[in-house]
Amino acid sequence: MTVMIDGKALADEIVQDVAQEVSSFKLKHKVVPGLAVVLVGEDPASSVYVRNKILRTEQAGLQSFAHYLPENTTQKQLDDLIDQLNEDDSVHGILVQLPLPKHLSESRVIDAISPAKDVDGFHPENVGKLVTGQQVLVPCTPLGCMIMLKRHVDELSGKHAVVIGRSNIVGKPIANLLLQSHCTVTIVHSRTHNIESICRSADILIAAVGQPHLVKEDWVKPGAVVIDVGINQITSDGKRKLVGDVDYHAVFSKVSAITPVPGGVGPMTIACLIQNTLTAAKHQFGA
Ligand SMILES: Nc1nc(=O)c2c([nH]1)NC[C@@H]1CN(c3ccc(C(=O)N[C@@H](CCC(=O)O)C(=O)O)cc3)C=[N+]21
Repeated sequence: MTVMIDGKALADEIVQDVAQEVSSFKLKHKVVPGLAVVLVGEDPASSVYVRNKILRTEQAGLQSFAHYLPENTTQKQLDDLIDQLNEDDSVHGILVQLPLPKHLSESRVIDAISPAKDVDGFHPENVGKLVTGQQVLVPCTPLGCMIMLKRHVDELSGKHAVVIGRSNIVGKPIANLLLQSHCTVTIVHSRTHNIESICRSADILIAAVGQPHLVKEDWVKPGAVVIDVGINQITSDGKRKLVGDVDYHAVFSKVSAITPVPGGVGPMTIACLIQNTLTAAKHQFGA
């Protein structure tokens, strides 16, 4: 029987656990851990994400600071806000929603965030720590994927994990985390030859490319565990809906476990952001 990996339920558990820890953190330090989220412009997909995030922040008992900036914000204004948040003792985590409008530099913003407050784990210092196995703040989506995998795979060691996609925010960090868990890791991407047959050899398949239903039934090995990171808006029968990078229904009966979209990686990403905010706050208090 195939297991549907319920990211929503697992995210609920994580947020509850964080909420308990936040209560004791407050008693111990007389401080509420705070998360600042910066949104530039009005991307409709981002607003859904931010709405979910604020709900979860409240559930966990964290303080939330939302900064909504107009599309025409200048680099200088954004830099100044980051400086201010870096200095602010009530802010323990900073997340700048990506992608930014084209006239703003993402790398400059990522570099400007204090590594100690970088709850996305995107700062080069944190990336370096991740690669060398000294990580504290791990990118949220990869962290969520690993938590789900560890629940559903008895022994990661020695398994062949194939990651489809090589982005800095998902593909590369997941590959590093899988390697730390002693998987044999292959990253495939748009220039890869024989992508299907490589995917077919995967015990663990992670799809993170943003192409609706790219992964078909004949791309997966029977009994594989599939993690679908894709969140793609499509129109089907005149209705807008969210689908993953995996053709869920075609693949379902062939695999041993699979994450749905929605309700899989998405909610776990937010739960991990909440967890990272607590982790960042603890570290700032020397724990
Ligand atoms: N600095 C930064 N960090 C991020 O982590 C980041 C970002 N920028 N930019 C955008 C992406 C995307 N992302 C999502 C998180 C949760 C859902 C989520 O909760 N999805 C629900 C569905 C929500 C719906 O109904 O549309 C689900 O999959 O069940 C979606 C997308 C975080 N991102």
